[in-house]
Amino acid sequence: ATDGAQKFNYESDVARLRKIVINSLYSHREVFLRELISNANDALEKLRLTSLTVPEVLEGAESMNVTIKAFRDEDGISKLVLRDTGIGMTPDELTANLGTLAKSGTSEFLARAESTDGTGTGNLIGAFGLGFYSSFLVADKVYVTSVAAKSPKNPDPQQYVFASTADESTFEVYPDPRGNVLGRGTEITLVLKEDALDYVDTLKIIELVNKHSSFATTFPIYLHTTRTEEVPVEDEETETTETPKPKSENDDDDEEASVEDVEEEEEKPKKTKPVVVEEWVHLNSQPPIWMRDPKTVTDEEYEIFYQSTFKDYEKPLSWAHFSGDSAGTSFKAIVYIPSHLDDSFWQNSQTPADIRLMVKRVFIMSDLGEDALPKWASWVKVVVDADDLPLNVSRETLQSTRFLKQLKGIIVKRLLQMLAKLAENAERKSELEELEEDGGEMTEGQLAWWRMSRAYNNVLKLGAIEDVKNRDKIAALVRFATNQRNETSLDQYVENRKKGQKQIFYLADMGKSPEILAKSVFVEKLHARGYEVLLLGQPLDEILLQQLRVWKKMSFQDVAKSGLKFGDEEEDPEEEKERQKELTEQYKPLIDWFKKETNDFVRNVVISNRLVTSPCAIVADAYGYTANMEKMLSAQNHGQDDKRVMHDFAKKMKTLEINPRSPLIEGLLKRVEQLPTDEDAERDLEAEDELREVTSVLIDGALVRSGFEVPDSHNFFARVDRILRRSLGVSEHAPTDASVKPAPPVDPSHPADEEFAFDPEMLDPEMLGLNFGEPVVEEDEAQKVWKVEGHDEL
Ligand SMILES: Nc1ncnc2c1ncn2[C@@H]1O[C@H](COP(=O)(O)OP(=O)(O)OP(=O)(O)O)[C@@H](O)[C@H]1O
Repeated sequence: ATDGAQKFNYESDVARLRKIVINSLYSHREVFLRELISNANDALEKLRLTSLTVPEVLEGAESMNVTIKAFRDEDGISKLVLRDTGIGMTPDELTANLGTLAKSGTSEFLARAESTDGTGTGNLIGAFGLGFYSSFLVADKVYVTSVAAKSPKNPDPQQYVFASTADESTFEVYPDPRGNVLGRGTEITLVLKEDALDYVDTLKIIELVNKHSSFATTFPIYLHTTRTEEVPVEDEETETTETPKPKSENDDDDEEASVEDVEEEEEKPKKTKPVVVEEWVHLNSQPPIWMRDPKTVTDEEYEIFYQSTFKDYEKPLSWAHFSGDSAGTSFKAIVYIPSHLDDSFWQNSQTPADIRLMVKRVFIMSDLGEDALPKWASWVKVVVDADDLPLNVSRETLQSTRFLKQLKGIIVKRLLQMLAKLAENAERKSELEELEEDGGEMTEGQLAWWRMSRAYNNVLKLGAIEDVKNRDKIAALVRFATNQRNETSLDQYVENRKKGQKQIFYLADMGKSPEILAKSVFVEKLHARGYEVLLLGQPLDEILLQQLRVWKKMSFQDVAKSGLKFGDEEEDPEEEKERQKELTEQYKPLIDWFKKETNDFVRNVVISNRLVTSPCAIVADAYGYTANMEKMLSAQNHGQDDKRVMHDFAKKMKTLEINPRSPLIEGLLKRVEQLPTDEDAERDLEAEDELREVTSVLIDGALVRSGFEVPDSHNFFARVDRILRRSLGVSEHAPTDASVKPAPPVDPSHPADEEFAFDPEMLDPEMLGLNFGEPVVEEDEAQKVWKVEGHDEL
């Protein structure tokens, strides 16, 4: 053991996390380098930022850079050493940062990642800071040597080592016996695994850095290289033993200019001998991607930059790279649309947007406060680099600067432009695609739009409701299913309207699929006549339409409400109108009968103009509640009596519509007409009861068909039961044999006494806040669920 070493257990969540990383990211193992470089870059950014207020932190080391060295040591062991001159860590920080997980919600997240066999690992890296643990993908043993930056609180920082192996649940922290050799910063030494030896190859490292990190980091990255050169023999001392230090970041790169005038001297053959020349090569000499001219950046570079900066395994859907001016400060920015929305989006009322703010390439902050962007747009990922901002002011002051206020507006505007462009591309076809048409395949533009719409359609509805200023622009991007097509925009709907049509028809019923909605009684006639109806099954749909009120001068008409106009009624021949009048006359007895039977919950009974095959339906008045609204309201204010009265009143604002063409209705009319009208005439009470029963089943059926709830479903089924018996010729009153086997007597013994099939998967004691002590199950089974402090089952 090392002198003064302290042994620690990894926090159990860290142990779990390391296990998930090692098991599920094996095929992505090369990410370890990107993660370590990104941590080094973060540490340097922290140092630079701190130095604005605490200049002492810069003492200790001159340069601000990252160096990488790969080699085989004297014992033939392959090592990779990554060093940064960033903020460094105190021994306590080494323990806390690398031995515990500070982020909330981790347990829950881990449980999910474990249960999905790693299918949920897409966002693992980043989301829960397992960046550092990815080193165990390639290393058996890891040493982190660190010296914190000097500060008034810590005037004499000491160098400490954190050491851990991949397969133990403990780590050690001890003072470095070499003393403070780093000056400042952190050095990570990876002892590479047998099957990871390709990472000592400098070409491999160059490839990885170029691919993942070179254009994303702001500080220079140097790689230690060696090559063999033939040098004249007189130069006995040339063998280089000491590696020159990498240059500080301000030095110019002039390594290329070293080979000159070789030919002239080649007169007499000179004796030479091979000498190993060591050199630090600057890997990221290009400026970071956002500072470059967009024309010189490839799509792949934009994608990799996005993925590594925002820790997303999926490529972005789209991006915009531009320069602009906000409150007099010019800036450069890249705005990205991720390909998916985070699960947590709808759970949190506010999500701080991920906007990485830099000033002249110096990272300042990524959390611009809760209201940095409106909720609906808070999922965009942005990097912004401003030319000038006061850096030494507090975060709060910075958050309220005019620069940031205007920037928000600019980002939202860009986002809307990108979305509009995606929509436009989906409609436009390239010549080639034109030629290849009828293949039935989506064009590239359509595919991109489809993916965007799948991820963000509901978010856009929220946007149109929330963002009054941009309402029309956002609403134009929302897509709805209809009885005629899978999706349409409001503009496309308007283009498809029929002559005379002044209303946009819609049917809303929360939670129902478009396929089910398309079969609704309210849609049947419109569909048969060739009118398009928006089918709305999402919670925000109806709210959005109510906010919009009109679209291109057309009003929205709920087809489950009165007031529906096709717009061609004027053209109806006189006979048609005459016929309607006649029907009302002819059906008067039935209408009156229905009115009597429905007195307590509908306001009126009329001959329907909207039904085709269904016998009847319940239609809400213009100011009454539709079934959908009733559902939403009862979910919202159950038990609130003051709203009751209003509620009952609005609930009654309904009309029963009957379809004279339905044989059922015709038959019912005949039976009603047979009832004696004369007060004194003898009445057949039994026949009347039967008729009343059929009527009530019809009415309840109409309620269900129209999406409402039947007030007393037990009664409803009892009546259906009686009608069925009648039609089968079974006695209406014959009792059902209702005898059942009673349960055995009370059992005094305890369930645990018997063989009790305990399934640990069913219970998570951690979740229940319980402690069962030793579980009665096999050890390894139990560990799946029990939180075993400091125990790593690796
Ligand atoms: N090179 C370093 N210099 C200073 N601190 C470091 C360094 N590497 C890691 N750390 C500290 O250790 C913490 C944990 O690192 P880790 O990579 O596990 O997670 P993270 O950096 O917070 O998240 P992620 O890398 O996934 O974004 C960091 O937050 C940082 O405080």
